Amino acid sequence: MNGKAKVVTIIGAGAWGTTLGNLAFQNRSSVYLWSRHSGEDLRSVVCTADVVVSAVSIKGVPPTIEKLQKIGLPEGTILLTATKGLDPVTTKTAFHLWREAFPNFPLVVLSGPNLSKEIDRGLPAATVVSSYEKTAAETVQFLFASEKFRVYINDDPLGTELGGTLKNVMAIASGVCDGLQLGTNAKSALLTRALPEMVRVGTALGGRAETFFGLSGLGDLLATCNSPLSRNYQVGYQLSLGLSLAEILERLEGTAEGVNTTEVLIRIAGDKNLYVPIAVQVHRLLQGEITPAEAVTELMRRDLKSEFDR
Ligand SMILES: NC(=O)C1=CN([C@@H]2O[C@H](COP(=O)(O)OP(=O)(O)OC[C@H]3O[C@@H](n4cnc5c(N)ncnc54)[C@H](OP(=O)(O)O)[C@@H]3O)[C@@H](O)[C@H]2O)C=CC1
Ligand SMILES: O=C(CO)COP(=O)(O)O
Repeated sequence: MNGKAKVVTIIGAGAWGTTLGNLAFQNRSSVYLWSRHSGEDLRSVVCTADVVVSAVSIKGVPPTIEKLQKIGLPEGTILLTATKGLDPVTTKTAFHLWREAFPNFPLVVLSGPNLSKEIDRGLPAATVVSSYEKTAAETVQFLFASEKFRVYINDDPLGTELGGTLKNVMAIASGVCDGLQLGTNAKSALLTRALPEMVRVGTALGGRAETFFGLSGLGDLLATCNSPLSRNYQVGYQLSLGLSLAEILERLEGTAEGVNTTEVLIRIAGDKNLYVPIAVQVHRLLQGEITPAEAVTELMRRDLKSEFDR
């Protein structure tokens, strides 16, 4: 299948699924946006699709996979995952879960600095689609690309996905930094140190270092850590104002994947002996073990070291 795909089924009618559906629709694809609450038969909308997009949050990925395995997809259906999270049971990314479940299907990851509300307003943005199957990546590239949405491809799906996943932890830290009004120097230091922390974890999990310096790594880090539109940033910001995590999540519009990702990341870092000082403080903060101000102090009083160690 070359050029623009004709039939796209999006699973998950949350903020991101809806935005992706609009982008494909504007490119003249037939789009079915499926939600658990729609009452529509999933089989009927996936079996006719050229591309099936999973835009559910990470907790929705295992049940979605299970449903599709029971249905059985037509051979050659392209699977696209747009989730940015880590499975709390297996610690795996969505790409891993989809790959294991559908080893013979072309699988593509979409990830980048993509705050859905900005894209909905027609503001320009860029993203990355990544796959080991180049033709599938190109199909998805043409499916979503427009004058308003520039789509790059690469062949490091894990690195691409992990950039978008790990930056959510940093976005919580960044919200704290801004909420406490720590200033531009502190913010710059935080983001600059966040990137090697992401690279350390991302490469240990199979991503390529260079990918983290692209749109899906540094690009998404900058977008999410600087925007009040980011739900993860909002979590950090509101923690710094003294609200409890429970209060924040109750009022939050949509999913902040970084809360779960932090917890899973701390487990992975423990197992693999990875140095993740920012994530450790975000974790302690989310657990209610320390205050935002104490988290900053803990980061600042660590042993002095060489800039490019570990
Ligand atoms: N919003 C954004 O700007 C961006 C979000 N993302 C990522 O996309 C993913 C979805 O985010 P977003 O749409 O914003 O989140 P929302 O909170 O707006 O929506 C949650 C989505 O997850 C699905 N979901 C939740 N729990 C389950 C479950 N148990 N079983 C099946 N489906 C479930 C919902 O499905 P249903 O519709 O059936 O209720 C819905 O589509 C996240 O991983 C996020 O990090 C990536 C880039 C940008
Ligand atoms: O991933 C995103 C932007 O690229 C969306 O960020 P939030 O999930 O923090 O809103």
